[in-house]
Amino acid sequence: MSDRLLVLVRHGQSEWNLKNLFTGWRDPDLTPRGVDEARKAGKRLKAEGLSFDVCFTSDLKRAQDTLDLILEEMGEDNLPVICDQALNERDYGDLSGLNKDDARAKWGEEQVHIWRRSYDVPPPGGESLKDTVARALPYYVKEILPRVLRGERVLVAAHGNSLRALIMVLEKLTPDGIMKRELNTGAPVIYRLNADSTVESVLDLAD
Ligand SMILES: O=C(O)[C@@H](CO)OP(=O)(O)O
Repeated sequence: MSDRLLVLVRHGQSEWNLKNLFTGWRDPDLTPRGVDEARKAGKRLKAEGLSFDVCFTSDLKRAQDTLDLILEEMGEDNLPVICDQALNERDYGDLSGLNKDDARAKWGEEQVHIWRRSYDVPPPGGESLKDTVARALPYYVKEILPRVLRGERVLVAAHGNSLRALIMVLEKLTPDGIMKRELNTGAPVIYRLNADSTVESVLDLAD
């Protein structure tokens, strides 16, 4: 197995996940369940025998707090942590703060699914997944990947759609393939990369 370790983890449940609201760049806290999910992720990573050299997260509290809780659980709370907006959730634009069921009642199930999961249709005033790839991927290539290739063990705590953007590229998924790829809150995905930056193995710790 290669030493080129990259672990991606979506934040634990947030207050707005619980309330079923479009969140995007808004900044709600974790719920008590979200805190438990983050701690559980830390325990699972430790049980896998993993440890890290450097961590990346977004500008948003739910991801940063998830990372802190994971590191605390692993006894690794002194690691360098790099926060960057490039890893923020996809911007939901005018949908931010709206209830997802209310949106389905107003615009229809199919339209809301297209906004939530299509590759290149942005929600009104927001980012498509393609737009999210366009800002998250250059950051990954410039800041994260070189460290993984140098043998630094990297943990990234971010968001459903900013991580789906990276996973689409890592797993070479088509626009159709990425529509079906969901990430559970607090569930780590463990990648080992080849020297040419392709994926050697993937282990999804989703329940
Ligand atoms: O609201 C959001 O920002 C995201 C993640 O919770 O939702 P969705 O699953 O609709 O992409």
